Amino acid sequence: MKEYWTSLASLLGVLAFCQGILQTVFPPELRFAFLKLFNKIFHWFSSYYYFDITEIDGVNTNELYNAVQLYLSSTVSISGSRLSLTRALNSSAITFGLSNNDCMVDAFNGVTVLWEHVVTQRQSQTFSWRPLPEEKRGFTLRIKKKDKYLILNSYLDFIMDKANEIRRKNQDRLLYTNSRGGSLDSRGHPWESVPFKHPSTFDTLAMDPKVKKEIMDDLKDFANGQAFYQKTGRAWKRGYLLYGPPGTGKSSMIAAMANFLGYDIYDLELTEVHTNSELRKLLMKTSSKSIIVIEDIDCSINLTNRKSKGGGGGASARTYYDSMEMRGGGGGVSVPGEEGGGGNSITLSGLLNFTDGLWSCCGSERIFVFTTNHIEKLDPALLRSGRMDMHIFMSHCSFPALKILLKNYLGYEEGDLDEEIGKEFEGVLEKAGMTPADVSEVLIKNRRDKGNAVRELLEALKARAEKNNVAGGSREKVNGGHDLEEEEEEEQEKRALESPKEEGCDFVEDSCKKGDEKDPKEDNEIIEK
Ligand SMILES: Nc1ncnc2c1ncn2[C@@H]1O[C@H](COP(=O)(O)OP(=O)(O)OP(=O)(O)O)[C@@H](O)[C@H]1O
Ligand SMILES: [Mg+2]
Repeated sequence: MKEYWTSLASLLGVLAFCQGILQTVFPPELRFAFLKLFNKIFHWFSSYYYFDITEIDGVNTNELYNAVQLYLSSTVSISGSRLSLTRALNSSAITFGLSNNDCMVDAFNGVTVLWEHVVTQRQSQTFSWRPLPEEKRGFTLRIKKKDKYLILNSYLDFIMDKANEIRRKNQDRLLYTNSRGGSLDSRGHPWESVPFKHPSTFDTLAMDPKVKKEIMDDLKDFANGQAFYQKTGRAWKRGYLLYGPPGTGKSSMIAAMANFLGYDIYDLELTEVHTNSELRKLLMKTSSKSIIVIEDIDCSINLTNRKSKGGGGGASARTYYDSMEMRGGGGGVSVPGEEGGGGNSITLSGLLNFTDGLWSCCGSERIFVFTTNHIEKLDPALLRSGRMDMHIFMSHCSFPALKILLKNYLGYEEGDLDEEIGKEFEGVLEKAGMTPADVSEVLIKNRRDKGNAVRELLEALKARAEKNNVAGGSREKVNGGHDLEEEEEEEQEKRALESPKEEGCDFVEDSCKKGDEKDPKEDNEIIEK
């Protein structure tokens, strides 16, 4: 042991001596060239390649460094000896990663690589427009020379993808709104955002399980469908139209979709948008992996103002749509004297371009969701194939949906419900036409006493069915005997709350009484376009 230390000391002495000679005898340029040569010789004989990924590349933050850090945080096990913990802004998760100057081994496609996190003190503050951190950080990747061409590019791509995925999972999703009208914030953004914390999931959503599964599969296919959309030359986007009476879970479904895919939501308030170009700008400022929502679309399109621009019956399709002014509260700003709205207001054409036109594909992986209480009021142009890919009917509470609510609110498992009571529920649910929102109200109120909750609900359903039955003879009914008047009242209340000065909705009521309604189906249903 003693000999080992003596030989090490003498080796260091020789090296220091050589360095001293180098420093005194040779000028700096020559010394630099010598070191470069030494490095080259060393690498010539080494069987590894080394790649440095520094935190700051010149003055810009190196995206790859952040990605590697995140990626390694997902592969490092908590049992490691020393780990660094971080919690990013707007994140609810803590990530852990390699501590300073620690190493770890990773494997990709059967190839083993070594990562080292190198942290050194920055010598002196070099001139920079922005202050640089005191420490120089970077990762060094060591790959066997023979493996470099085998994996390097695909490995780095894999790391970038993985990091994006982790970032999305860790980060709280955001709910954006354009309530500021057309004005921009200090960073030139038209959207305002808040953390999105809606607890609705597909598990909590009460609807026909078969339809639910179909929707979930469709969403999964969409999210994993980059190659498919590329191959078929389609823009990577999908449209869903959710329709049905108030309180059947349309908004809850949107939240469940966002939670399922981990997407942000852009809640587009059409009444705050004044022109088509403003609409386009809003679209351009949305990010990919997002759901763009227009709620109550029937309330934003004024069908009563529908006229063919230019008077001639032969107006082009575009001009025809352009003449359909979109409005609501303080909605479309019409050019004086130009009835029907000219280029100074939002048109149906503008909306169709928003979802369907060339602009709709700036960015990718986006879902459009429109909701309405009255599908029959929507312009057929909006319903045509390719616009809204799936039409999903959100129905009154059916028996399968009730079982989900009983499970979620009272903890009833399959088979817990008495068979007789089950049959009674089945018999009365359709006639009662209560929404999941109504049913959950009764369950919440009585949730401390399961038995009582079920009894109360049954009574409420029977009373509602009876009421519908009595009213059935004297009043026009649609929706298979459901209390239309109550639904309309509910809708009007909603609209009054949403926009007290809104006049654009009058037509809904009018046309609702026209009697052109079709009989909506009882259960949830999907129509794929
Ligand atoms: N299908 C459902 N599954 C679970 N809960 C539901 C469902 N439908 C409604 N609810 C409950 O009722 C409340 C209102 O539902 P939601 O806002 O999703 O209805 P909506 O269809 O969007 O109504 P509106 O047409 O008035 O916008 C929700 O908070 C939710 O708790
Ligand atoms: Mg809603």
